[in-house]
Order: sequence, then structure tokens, then C-alpha cells
Amino acid sequence: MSTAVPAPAPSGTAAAGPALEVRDLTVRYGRPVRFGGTAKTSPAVDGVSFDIAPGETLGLVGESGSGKSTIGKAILGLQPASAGQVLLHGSDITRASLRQRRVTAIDLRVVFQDPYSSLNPAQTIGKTLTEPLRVLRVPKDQHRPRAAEALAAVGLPADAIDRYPAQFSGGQRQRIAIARALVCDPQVIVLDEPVSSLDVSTQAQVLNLLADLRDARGLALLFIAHDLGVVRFLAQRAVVLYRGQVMESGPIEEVTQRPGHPYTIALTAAAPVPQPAEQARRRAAREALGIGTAGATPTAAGGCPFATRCPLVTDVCRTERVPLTPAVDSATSGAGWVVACHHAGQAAGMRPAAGVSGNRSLSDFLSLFLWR
Ligand SMILES: Nc1ncnc2c1ncn2[C@@H]1O[C@H](COP(=O)(O)OP(=O)(O)OP(=O)(O)O)[C@@H](O)[C@H]1O
Repeated sequence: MSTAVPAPAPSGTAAAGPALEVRDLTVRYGRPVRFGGTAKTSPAVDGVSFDIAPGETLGLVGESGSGKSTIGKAILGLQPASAGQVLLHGSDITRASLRQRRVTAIDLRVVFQDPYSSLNPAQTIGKTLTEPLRVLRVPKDQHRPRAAEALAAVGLPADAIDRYPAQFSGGQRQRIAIARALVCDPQVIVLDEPVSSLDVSTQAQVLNLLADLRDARGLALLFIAHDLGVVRFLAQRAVVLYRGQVMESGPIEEVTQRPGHPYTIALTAAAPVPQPAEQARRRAAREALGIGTAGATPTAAGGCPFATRCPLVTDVCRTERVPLTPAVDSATSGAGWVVACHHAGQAAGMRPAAGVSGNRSLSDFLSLFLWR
């Protein structure tokens, strides 16, 4: 069971509740039959809770296989939840019928990682953008003006509407995918690794665009990524996942600058920094941390999932899962900062000197990647 991490009220919307809430979400894929019986698979997502306020970005971060996309799919109704709830503006949409999903699809949109496979090459951009409007039965005379408005919002020329995906670069295609999400005028967008397939300078431009759109429209963004440095650029808060469980969660400054869980510390040490000497120092520090490889055997059910890789592991970690509890420094810093570690006090001593790079401007973001 995890602790919900409340979203701070953004300025001007103090009375508004969260746009999106995920409560104790558990997702299990399939149940393989072995030797004539049923074997329960371990859940891909295990008791995850968070919420996102209007105008806020929550970063969902973790290495491959940690369950990030599964959470995104469960929110969108593409993968059934085994337990828990998803609420959109307070309404439970966890088990919404297709008909109900048609209504929530106006408010809840998605942008996927790969702008090459997510756009139909045989359709004009106009047709792609107006498709959700047709499905949502928006009056036809509004289709073209709304598509044009969405293209303008993402900085593409008006004549893009009659062109085909092949006529655009990867970054422009991702802008088109964002325009397709915006055309319904949504309040929540799930961004599943939206910049991972783009080159570095294009990544920065798309992240800047997303920040501008969020601020101008009060969008709630769930930003799924494996890289804490990228998450830091856009998110106000972060949830760190490992094997489907929340290891740490809280304000982005705390999670990236003073991580409290050994797993977050490992992710932080893996994030790039713009100074080569510091990058080399971190590489050495990372090796000295003695954190095992990503493919390590999972811990037996009931213990901390990170126990087989953790340099601080003791017997209790192998048998008892610790609930999310306020981080060691949380009395003096951001509210809602929680860590699931038996040895969080000791873990603080493993932190790299400067956390993830504090750079947030476009040029600093670019320099961050030059030293990768
Ligand atoms: N359709 C599926 N059937 C069975 N298992 C699945 C399926 N999709 C994902 N999984 C498993 O669920 C777990 C979480 O996968 P998920 O794709 O959500 O992780 P992720 O953090 O998004 O990883 P990545 O960054 O590589 O996309 C993994 O162990 C994965 O193998």
C-alpha cells in the first residue's frame, strides 16, 4: 500500500481539486498456467498512488520495465486495472464503459513516444487532427478551424493541414501528435516518453513547447520518462518507480537534488551533468555505490523490490516492505516528500554532491546533453 502524494494547489486555482488521481493502482498482466495450475504473476504496477493538479506536471520516472507505461495505459483505459482507482476531476473512470470513455476522451488525451508510428502515413495532417473530433461527434463546421488552431498552438504553419506525415521531421511530427491531443481542448495529457526518440536540440524545443502549453492552458501533464534530467526540466513533482512500486515521491527539487532512496540516488548518479570533470567523478561514484545491474533477480514477494541491488540491504529489506514515509529531511523541505526505505537515513549519505543538474534553460538543457 502506498501513500498518496497530494498535489500542491497552483496559484489561482486554490479551490480546484486534482485533475487526475490514481489511487492504489495495481495492474497484473495475465496468469500463466503451469503444470496444470495457475501461477499468479507479480504485478507490473503495485499499489501506486499520486495526483496531478491543473497546470502541474508530474514526472513518472524509472528504468525500463518499472511499470511507467502500464500506469499510462491503465489511466487511458487501454489496460484494465486489477485493483485501485483512476479519477478524472473526481469521477471514477477506472472501469468506464466505451461509451463513458468517449466522453472522458475529450478531457484526457495521450501523446506516445514514436511520432513515426503514431501518425497514419496515408492520411493528411488535417484528417489525423480531426479524427478525434469526428469520433467525439463535434459539429463538422468546427473541425477545420480547430485543427488550424491546434497547429498554430504547436508552432506549425497553416498549410501543414493538407500535407502528409512524410513531409515533416521527427520533431515536427511530435508537434503534430501534440496538436492531435490539443484539438479536443483536453485538461489532462499523458505524455509517454514524448521526447525520447528525438535528437537533443529538438527534445529541448518540444519540452519548451509543452511547458508553454501547460502554463497557458492550465493543463495537467503526466510526463513519463526514464531520465531524471529530462523530467526535471518540465515537472514540479516526481514519482520514482521500481518494479511497479513507488520508491520515492515528492517535489522535484527534493527528489533530484537530495534523493532519499538508494534507487533514486542511483538514477541521480546516472543522470548527465554539463561538466566533464563532474561527469567523470559521478561515474566513479556510481561504481563505488555498488548498485547491482538492472537485470538483477527480483526480491521475493513481501520485501523491498530493490533489495537484490541495494548496497544498504539487510535482512529486514528482504522480508518486509516499508510503506512510504516522510523523507529524512522532509521537516525542513517540501511537503509530500516520501521515501520507501528501511535505511533512508543512511541512504542520504550516498547522495552525489549536486544531485541532478539544476539547469532549466534551453541552452543549459542542451549543454547537459553535450557531455553524455
Ligand atoms: N502486454 C504485456 N503482457 C505481459 N507483460 C507486460 C506487458 N506489457 C508490459 N509487461 C510487463 O510489465 C512490466 C512493466 O512494463 P512497462 O512497459 O509498463 O514498463 P516501463 O517502465 O514503461 O518500461 P519501458 O520504459 O521499457 O517502456 C514489465 O515487466 C513488462 O515486461
